Amino acid sequence: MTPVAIRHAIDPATGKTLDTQALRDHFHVGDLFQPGEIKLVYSHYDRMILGSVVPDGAPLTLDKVDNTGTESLLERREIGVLNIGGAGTVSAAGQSYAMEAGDVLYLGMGSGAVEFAGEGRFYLVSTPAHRVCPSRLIKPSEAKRLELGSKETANERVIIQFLHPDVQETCQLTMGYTQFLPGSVWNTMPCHVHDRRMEAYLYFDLGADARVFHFMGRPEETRHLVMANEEAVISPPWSIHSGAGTGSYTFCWAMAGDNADFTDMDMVAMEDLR
Ligand SMILES: O=C[C@H](O)[C@@H](O)CC(=O)C(=O)O
Ligand SMILES: [Zn+2]
Repeated sequence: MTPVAIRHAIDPATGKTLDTQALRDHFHVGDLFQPGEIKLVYSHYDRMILGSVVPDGAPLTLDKVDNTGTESLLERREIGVLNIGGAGTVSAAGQSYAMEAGDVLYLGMGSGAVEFAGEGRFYLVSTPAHRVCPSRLIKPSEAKRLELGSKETANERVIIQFLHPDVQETCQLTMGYTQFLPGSVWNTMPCHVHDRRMEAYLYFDLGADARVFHFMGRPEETRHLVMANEEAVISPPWSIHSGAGTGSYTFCWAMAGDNADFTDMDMVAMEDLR
């Protein structure tokens, strides 16, 4: 049985009282991508589980976990898997999927045990599901691309949508990643909130000495978390989620909640940010 670290849901009034360490304890997820280990974190925001699997020479199997009270993690859940490492294989329900870096795999409810093998570094996001949607390996060329920002505002980027209603049907999970054009370092600015959905970000492809200053909090009460490579952050539904890197990076976003409408965002006016 794979252990899962719990993160409770924090309300905005409590959120603004937290100091740096307490903010990190609640929202920052470090220590992922340990060789030979499955690492999982269970957030009580929409019961999203996120984590990593790094097979490192021997296959690793994700099946029964603490905290879900089911025989298998995917008994009443769906999962998205992003490979940020070398070539690897993910197998479930009698199917084997060869995953290269940048590929996203969707496994529907009831997929059973999932085996991870090869040189992959796998990032996982799982949310409760209520029906079976077909499992599918999605290549970047099959994903939907949304170009945003400009060079002048240092936020020129491509949002690559994999688990999105136009690409792959899911129960509630949406997932993809955002890549930058050279010189652009700002993600999700101008920023937004969406009380209907929580979100998690995984920052990756950062240099060892590079950091992303990730901004969170109510728009009128912002805080920041300093993120290193391959660290994740849980974004409450009431929080902005935006970041600026000291160097280049990519980040994976995933959401769960009342709808899967990517455009359902409440944009925050610059003059309202504090
Ligand atoms: O609700 C959508 C999410 O916050 C992200 O997809 C935003 C993002 O990737 C970006 O603007 O760079
Ligand atoms: Zn968002």
